[in-house]
Amino acid sequence: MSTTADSHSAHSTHPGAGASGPGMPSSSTTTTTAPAASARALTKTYGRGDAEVHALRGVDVDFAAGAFTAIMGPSGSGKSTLMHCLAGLDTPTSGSVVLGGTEITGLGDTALTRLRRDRVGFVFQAFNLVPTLTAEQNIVLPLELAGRKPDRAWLDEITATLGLTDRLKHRPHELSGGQQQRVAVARALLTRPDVVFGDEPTGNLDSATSAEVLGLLRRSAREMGQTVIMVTHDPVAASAADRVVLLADGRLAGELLDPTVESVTNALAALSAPGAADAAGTFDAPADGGR
Ligand SMILES: Nc1ncnc2c1ncn2[C@@H]1O[C@H](COP(=O)(O)OP(=O)(O)OP(=O)(O)O)[C@@H](O)[C@H]1O
Repeated sequence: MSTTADSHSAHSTHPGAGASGPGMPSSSTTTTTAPAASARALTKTYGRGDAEVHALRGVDVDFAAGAFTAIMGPSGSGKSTLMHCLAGLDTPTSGSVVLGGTEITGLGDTALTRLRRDRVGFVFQAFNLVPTLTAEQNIVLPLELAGRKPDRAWLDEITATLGLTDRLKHRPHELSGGQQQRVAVARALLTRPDVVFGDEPTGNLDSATSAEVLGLLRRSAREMGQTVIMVTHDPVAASAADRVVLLADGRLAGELLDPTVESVTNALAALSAPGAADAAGTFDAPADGGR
């Protein structure tokens, strides 16, 4: 599939700068940094015999450092499975995943647990905050569990950027849904993870709050150089990303750079059409990691 290649674009805290447009040949991108995450020949098969489901059928994809990427595709196309394999939450059947320069396929449970704790941030649809802890205590919890002290300056910067400074002593039930999700984003950013994974992070939010949280994820990529990978069904959410990776029937089906609501909606409609998975690759598919 031509959406993937071994060339990666430059890491930049401003991935929009010099972004390759749709159809831009891969030779025009500069290779300076390894991707934050990549999958090679990734397969995942659930069940056996008649119950066998091929959730991933050989996915090759790179996620450039400092870029905000959305993973989209029809229901059952393998989005969550890909994200779970990339994040060390699920074990692929074959193929490899490299996260922040570490080959994670083959790591044992203990190493994977440590990797998820130290090198990955998660923002889920359900905010998953501990109700008895304050916002600040929730934000620092993963670091404290890891026996590490938070970097106070970084914590202050993140909470100021997310507009949480005057909410840090509040408990989750005293915060709005948007504020709770901002706490979850702050918690994910604090460890400076290789990748922040979002699983429908705006799924529980109204459209205004959703736009705010998406803006924050975008700024984390642009201003903090944070790599963000988000699974979503929502073309509006996906249009906040620098790049959309499209899956269909467990395979990569193309990608969109600088997506708009319209381009994402059109691409999804085309993928949902009968026989669309066989016509994969008909979308703009520059062969770089996106930025
Ligand atoms: N634990 C499991 N056991 C068996 N089959 C599974 C399991 N998890 C996922 N699948 C199957 O694998 C395929 C891909 O699932 P996955 O959840 O990755 O798709 P998705 O694109 O995220 O779907 P959705 O948009 O509906 O959330 C589906 O056919 C699904 O039913």
